[in-house]
Amino acid sequence: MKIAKALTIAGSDSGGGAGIQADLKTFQELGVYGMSALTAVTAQNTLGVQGVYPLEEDAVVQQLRSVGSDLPPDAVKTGMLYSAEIVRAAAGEIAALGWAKVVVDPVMIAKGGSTLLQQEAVSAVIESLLPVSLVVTPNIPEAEALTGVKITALHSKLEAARRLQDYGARYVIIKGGHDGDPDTANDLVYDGSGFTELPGTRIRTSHTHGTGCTFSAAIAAGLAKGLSVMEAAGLAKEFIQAAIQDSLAIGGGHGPTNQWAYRLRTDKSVGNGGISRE
Ligand SMILES: Nc1ncnc2c1ncn2[C@@H]1O[C@H](COP(=O)(O)OP(=O)(O)O)[C@@H](O)[C@H]1O
Ligand SMILES: Cc1ncc(COP(=O)(O)O)c(N)n1
Repeated sequence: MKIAKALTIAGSDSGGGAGIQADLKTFQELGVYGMSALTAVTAQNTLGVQGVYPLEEDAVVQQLRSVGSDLPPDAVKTGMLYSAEIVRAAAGEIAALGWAKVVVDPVMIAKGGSTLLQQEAVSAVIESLLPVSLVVTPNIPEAEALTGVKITALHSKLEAARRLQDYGARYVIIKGGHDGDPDTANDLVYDGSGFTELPGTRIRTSHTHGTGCTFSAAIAAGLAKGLSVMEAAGLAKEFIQAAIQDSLAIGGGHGPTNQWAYRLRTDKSVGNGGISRE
């Protein structure tokens, strides 16, 4: 049996809710062997980010080469990259290693407001990373920062998606988590010719730590298993909907999304792990 393998290039969240921890849990839950190349360590919990400690870009490059030379991934995702140097180094290795199924989650700011991508790295994402990506998954503030388009209505969302595609991403998914709609959380997919909506029901919860990481990791897991981009995006939407529905009220702040929830719903044999829904 072929074992699907996925790699996350991202930061560590000591609280376990976002970053590589969310990505690896998502890969595992979707039956994909998970690997990680760390870009930065964050001291973080549900209350916020207390410290950011980026790695030297050489350390990132070496991790990618170690994985690439022995365990070539079937799909890759990027998350927190922090600096222009790390963005360029990661993009350069992705190109050199010939990785094609690349999901870029252009993580910029943590939900509590801390910087996860330095301002001067935004142009490196546009110039180096988007050209080697298959899918880019910005939330609304990220799409605005990358394109300069202020997203106020559907037409501006479409314009931002077109610009992101012009930068080199084959597929653009603009996530609706921040769009202010009280009932829906719909995401918009642009494949270069048409727009498709990924519909979601908005769940009223403050426990949304790690939603973006989990969503993009689920897309990468789907791609690693051989799904098309549209199929992987549909799977990821179901996965994140369940993970937010059953999000975890732990810690004193924004609790984490629950990567276990999707499998609990689809596989009765795993039990409910003592989780009671609120
Ligand atoms: N309260 C919510 N209820 C349902 N889905 C949500 C909610 N918040 C975010 N989502 C979904 O979670 C995914 C991540 O979106 P978003 O929160 O916008 O990303 P990010 O974590 O990058 O800010 C998207 O599919 C979005 O529609
Ligand atoms: C290390 C790290 N990476 C990413 C995020 C963004 O989290 P979210 O998925 O909630 O936007 C985070 N808070 N920490």
